[in-house]
Amino acid sequence: MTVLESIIDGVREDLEERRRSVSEAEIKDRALTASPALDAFAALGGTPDGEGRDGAVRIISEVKRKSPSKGALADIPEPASLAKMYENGGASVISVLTEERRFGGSLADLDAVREAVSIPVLRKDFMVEPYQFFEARAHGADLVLLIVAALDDQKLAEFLALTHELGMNALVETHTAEEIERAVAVGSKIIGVNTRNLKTLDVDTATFGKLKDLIPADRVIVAESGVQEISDVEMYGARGADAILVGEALVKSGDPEATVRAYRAAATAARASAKSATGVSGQSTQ
Ligand SMILES: O=C(O)c1ccccc1NCC(=O)[C@H](O)[C@H](O)COP(=O)(O)O
Repeated sequence: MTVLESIIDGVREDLEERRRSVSEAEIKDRALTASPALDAFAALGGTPDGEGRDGAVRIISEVKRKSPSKGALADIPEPASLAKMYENGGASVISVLTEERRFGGSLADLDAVREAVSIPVLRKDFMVEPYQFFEARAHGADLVLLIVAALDDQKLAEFLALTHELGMNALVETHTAEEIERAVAVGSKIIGVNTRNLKTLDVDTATFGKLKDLIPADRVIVAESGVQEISDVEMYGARGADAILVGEALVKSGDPEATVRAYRAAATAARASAKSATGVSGQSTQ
C-alpha cells in the first residue's frame, strides 16, 4: 500500500464518523446556506483568457502542524493568528490542512482561519467523497484540493463539477506529465505541480521546471512543496509559477508575516528578471 492509499484509508474512516454526527442532508443544507465563496482563481492572478495578468507571483501560505515526511513541524495553538500574519504579509490564499491523523489538522482550524481572514481559504485534504465538498463549503472553504493521483477520470470530472456547482475553485494537484494531461482534459483552471513524490515522499523541486510547460498559459500554475530557502521561491518564480504553496518553511520561520512578504517579492522579482532575460514570461505559450 502506498503512503497516499494509507492516508486515504484513514480519511475515509474519520469521514464515516463525522457522517454519523452530521447527516448528508444537514451538511448539504449548511453548504448551500453558507456565505458565497470568494474567487480564489482571481486572487491567484487568474484572468478568464489568461490575458492581462499582472506578473506578480502569489503565495499560498499553509497552516501545517506535522506531516508524514517530516513529523512534528510546529505547535500552532492559534491557527487564526498564524493565518492573520500570513494575510498581513501579503498571502493570497491560506491553505488549511484539515486531515487529522497525519497532519494534525481539523475542520475547527478551517473555521478559525475562515473567521480571521478575508482572503480565500483552501481546504487541503484528501477529497474522495462528495460529502467532503459540502463539508468544505459549509466550513467556509473557497478552494479545495483535488489530487489527480487519488482519483480516476470520472471522479476527477465529477468532483471538479461539484466544486464549481458549490461556487468554489479547485487546486488540481499533479506530479507527472500524464496527470497534467488528465487535469487539463477535465478543464481544471488552477493546476498545481507538487514536487513531493507521494509514493516516496522525496522532494525534487526541479520537477516543476520539467513539467510546467505542459500546462496551458491560461491556467493558474502553482508550484507546490519543497521551499526551504528564498532561492527556492526565486527558482519557482523564474520557471514561471503564478503561485507557490509553502508550508514547512513558513510555520518554522519565526516571522511568518515578514517571510511571506519576502517570498512574494523575491519570486515576483525573479519572474520579472527571467522574463526580461528571455523575452518570455516563463509562462507556457501552448
Ligand atoms: O508533506 C508531506 O509529508 C505530505 C505527505 C503526503 C501527502 C502530502 C503531503 N504534504 C501535503 C503538501 O502538499 C504540502 O503540505 C504542501 O505542498 C507544502 O509543502 P512544504 O512547503 O514542503 O511543507
